Amino acid sequence: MGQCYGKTNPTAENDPNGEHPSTTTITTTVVSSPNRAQTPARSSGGGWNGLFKSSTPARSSNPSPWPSPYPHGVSASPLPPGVSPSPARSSTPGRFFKMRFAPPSPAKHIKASLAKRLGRGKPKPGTIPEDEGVEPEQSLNKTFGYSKNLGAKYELGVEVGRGHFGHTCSARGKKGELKDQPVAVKIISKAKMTTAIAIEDVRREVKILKALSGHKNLVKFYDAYEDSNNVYIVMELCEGGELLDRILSRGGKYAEEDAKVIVVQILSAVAFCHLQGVVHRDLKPENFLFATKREDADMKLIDFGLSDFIRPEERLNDIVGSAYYVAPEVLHRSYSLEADIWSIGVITYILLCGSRPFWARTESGIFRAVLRADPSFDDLPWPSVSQEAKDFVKRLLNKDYRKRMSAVQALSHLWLRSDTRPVPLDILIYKLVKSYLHASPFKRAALKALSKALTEDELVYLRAQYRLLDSDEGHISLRNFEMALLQNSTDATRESRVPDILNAMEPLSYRQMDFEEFCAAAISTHQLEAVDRWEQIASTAYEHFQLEGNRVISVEELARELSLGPSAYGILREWINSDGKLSLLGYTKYLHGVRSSNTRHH
Ligand SMILES: Nc1ncnc2c1ncn2[C@@H]1O[C@H](COP(=O)(O)OP(=O)(O)OP(=O)(O)O)[C@@H](O)[C@H]1O
Ligand SMILES: [Ca+2]
Repeated sequence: MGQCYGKTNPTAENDPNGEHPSTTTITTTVVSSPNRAQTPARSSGGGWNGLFKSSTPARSSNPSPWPSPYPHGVSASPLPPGVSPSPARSSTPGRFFKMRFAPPSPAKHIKASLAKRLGRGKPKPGTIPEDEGVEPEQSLNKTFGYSKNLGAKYELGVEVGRGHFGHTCSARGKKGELKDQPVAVKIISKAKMTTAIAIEDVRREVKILKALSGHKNLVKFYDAYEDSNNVYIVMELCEGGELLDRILSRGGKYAEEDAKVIVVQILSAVAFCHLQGVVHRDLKPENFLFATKREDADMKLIDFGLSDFIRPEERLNDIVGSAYYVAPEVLHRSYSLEADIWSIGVITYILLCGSRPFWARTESGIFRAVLRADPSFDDLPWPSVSQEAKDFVKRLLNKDYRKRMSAVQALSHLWLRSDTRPVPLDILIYKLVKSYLHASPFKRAALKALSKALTEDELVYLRAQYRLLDSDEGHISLRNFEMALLQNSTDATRESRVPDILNAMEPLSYRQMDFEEFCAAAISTHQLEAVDRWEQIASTAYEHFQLEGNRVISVEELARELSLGPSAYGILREWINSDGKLSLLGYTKYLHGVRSSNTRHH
C-alpha cells in the first residue's frame, strides 16, 4: 500500500542534489498562537533543506526557453552578467531585476534569508522557535480515525504528481459509487510526520478539503484513508495538468481574454474559501489543475496543505507560502485573507506579461523586491495590455493590504465584470459594516459623505452585495446578514468561527439600514485611496460633508475620535480650518485614521 507505479520523478530523499521536482514551499512558524501550529507545517517533509526545484534561477545557467518580453532584460543590465542589483538601492528597481519568466522556484529555502533579514544570523540547531514543538516520535499518536482499507476500494495506478509533502497517484474505484471511476490519491507518509503539529497539519488539510469540496473550481474530495505508513486523500482526478504547464506551453503568457477566464476561476475559488474563513496561503500556478486536457476545461484549486482557518478579525503570523507569491505582510508576520489576493496579483501579472513581478536570484532578493520594489508596467507587452487589466493587477499588488481588493471586489472590477456571472457574498462587507456600527456619529457622517461621491459605476459591487442581503424590503437588519451567511455556510464556516462577527454587529438587531447607509458602512477609505480618481472623490465628498456632517470640532475632541493623546494636538490643529471645522486635508486624514496600535497578534 502506498506505492504507485511508474515513478519517474526523483524523490527528495533519493535525489542526490536534494532537488525536488515539484514546488518550493516555504514553511516556517516563527511565533504562533497557543492553539495554532508552533512548528513548521510539515517540517519533517523536508524542513529547510531539500525543498529545491530542479531548475531554480540560481542553478539554471542555461538560457530560459521562455521568450523574454523585456527588451532590456538581463543582457541590458549595466551590471556584469549574473549580478542583479539590490532593488532597495535601485531607483527603478523593477526594471533591473525584471527578467524573462524565470524557472518556477527559488534556489534556497526561505528560513536562512529570513533569519538574516531579521538580524538573527545563521539559525543554530535548537535555537529556532519552531523546533520547540518537537516531541519524541514514540509519544506521537499518528492515528487519524480514517477508514483503513484503501486497497479494498481503490486500485492504485501511476504517479501523476509530487510535492514536498506527498505524491499523488491516479487510481480507480473498485466498488461503490466510484466503481471504475478514475480518482487521484495523494499519499502523505506518516514517517515524515515527526511532530504533533505536522500531524495536526494533515488533519487540517483533510478537514478543509472535505468542508470546501463542492465548489466547481475546487478539487472534489471523496474520502480519506490511512494505514500504518501513510494517509491517503482520495479526490477527483484532474487530468489536464497544472496551470504552470499551460502557461509554459503558451510561451510564457496568456492573451488577455484567455487570462480573464483563468483569473475569474481563481477568484471564484478563493472568494469561496475566504467566505468560509479559510486562507489558502499557497496560491501559485502549480496549485491549479485543469479537470481535463481540453483547452476550455474547468480549473481546480488543489493543495490545502498550508491552508488554515481564520476568524474575520484574526491576524496570522506564521510565515508560510512560496517565495515568488508571498505577500509583504506575511514577511512582516501579520496577515489575513488579503495575502491570498497578493498571490493572485502575482499570478495575473505572470499570465499577462510572462514575467515575474518580483524576481531575484536569491530568496532574500525576492523578499526585498516583494517588500520594496514596484513591478514595472512599462516594458513590453504592457503597452498593449488594456488599462483595465493594468489597474486590476495594481489593485491586487498593493503593498498595503488594506488597499487591496477582496476576491469578490476583483470579480466585480471593470476588467472582469459580467452581468451574467452571479456575484458571491463578500465577508469584507461584514467586517466593514461591523466597524461602521462601532464608529462615532462624526465618523459615520464622514463616511456617508464619502459614499455620496461615488459614481454609479463604482457602486456596482455594493449594489450586488446589498442585493444578496436584501429580502426585497428596501432595508436590511442583522437578520439579513445572518441569513446570507447561513446560506453560504459549510463545516468550514463553523470551524473558522466566521459567524462570531455577527455578535459584534449586534447594534443592527435594533435597527435597519437602507442602501444609502449600507454604502456608507461598506466602503473602505483605504481602498478608495488606491483608486486613480481618489483626489476627485475626496473633494466631492468634502463638499457633501460641508453640507451635512462637518461641524465645529475641538482639537481635543478630534484627538479622542482618533484615540490620540495630547502629543498629537499640534498636528491635528492643522486639520482644522479657522471656522473650527475640518479642512479638506483634515477630512481625508480623519477618514484615513491612524493605525490602531492594538492590532491583535496571535
Ligand atoms: N487531484 C489531483 N489530480 C491530479 N493531479 C494531482 C491532484 N492533486 C495533486 N496532484 C499532483 O500532485 C502534485 C502534488 O500535490 P500537492 O500540491 O497537493 O502536494 P504537496 O506535497 O502538498 O505540494 P507542495 O509541494 O506544493 O506543497 C500537484 O502539483 C499535482 O501535479
Ligand atoms: Ca502543491
